[in-house]
Amino acid sequence: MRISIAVASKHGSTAEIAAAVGEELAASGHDVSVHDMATASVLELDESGAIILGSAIYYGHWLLPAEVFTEDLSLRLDGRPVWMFSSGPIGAPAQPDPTTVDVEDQLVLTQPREHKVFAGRLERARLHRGERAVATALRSPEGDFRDWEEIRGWARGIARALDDVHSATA
Ligand SMILES: Cc1cc2nc3c(=O)[nH]c(=O)nc-3n(C[C@H](O)[C@H](O)[C@H](O)COP(=O)(O)O)c2cc1C
Repeated sequence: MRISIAVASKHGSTAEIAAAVGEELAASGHDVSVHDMATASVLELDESGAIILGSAIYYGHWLLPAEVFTEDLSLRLDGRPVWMFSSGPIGAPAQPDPTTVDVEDQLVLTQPREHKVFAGRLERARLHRGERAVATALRSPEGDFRDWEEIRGWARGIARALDDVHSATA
C-alpha cells in the first residue's frame, strides 16, 4: 500500500522519527513517502491509502505548519486511515507529562486510529537563543531520549493493522 508520512520538525529529531517509521513500513513491503509539512502540499498525499502525521511539540502544541497542513488535509481524507504521533517530552521520566500536549483539534479533524507521544531530543547547541533561555529557565534536561525500539515497534504495529484491513477487504 502507498503510505504517506507528513512531519513537522524544527531541529530535526522528529523528522528522524518519521524516517525510522518509514523504514519499518517499507521493510513490511509498503511504498512509503515522507513529506515535510512546512513545504509539502496536501495534494501530494491524494494517492496514499494510509497517512501518518507527526509533529514536534513546542509550548504544548504542534508546530504551526503541522496544524495548518492537518486542517487542509482533513478535507481530503475521505475515510482513509490516519495515525498521529507527537514528539517532545524530555528526561527520565519524560517531562512534561505526555498527556499535556494539546492536539484536540487534530484528533477531531483526522480521527486517527491512534495518537502516540514519543520522547524527544533537546540539545542546547542546536537551539536558538530564545529557546535556550526557555530551556534554562525550565531547567530542561539535555539529551536524546528517543526510544528507537518503541518508535520502530509502533511502526510495525501500523503495518500489522494495515495487513488486517487488507485481508478483511480482500
Ligand atoms: C522552547 C522549547 C519549548 C518546548 N516545549 C515543549 C512542550 O511544551 N512539550 C514537550 O513535550 N516538549 C517541548 N519541548 C521539547 C521538544 O519538543 C523536543 O526537543 C523535540 O524533540 C524537538 O523536536 P525537533 O527536533 O523535531 O524540533 C520544547 C523544546 C523547546 C526548545
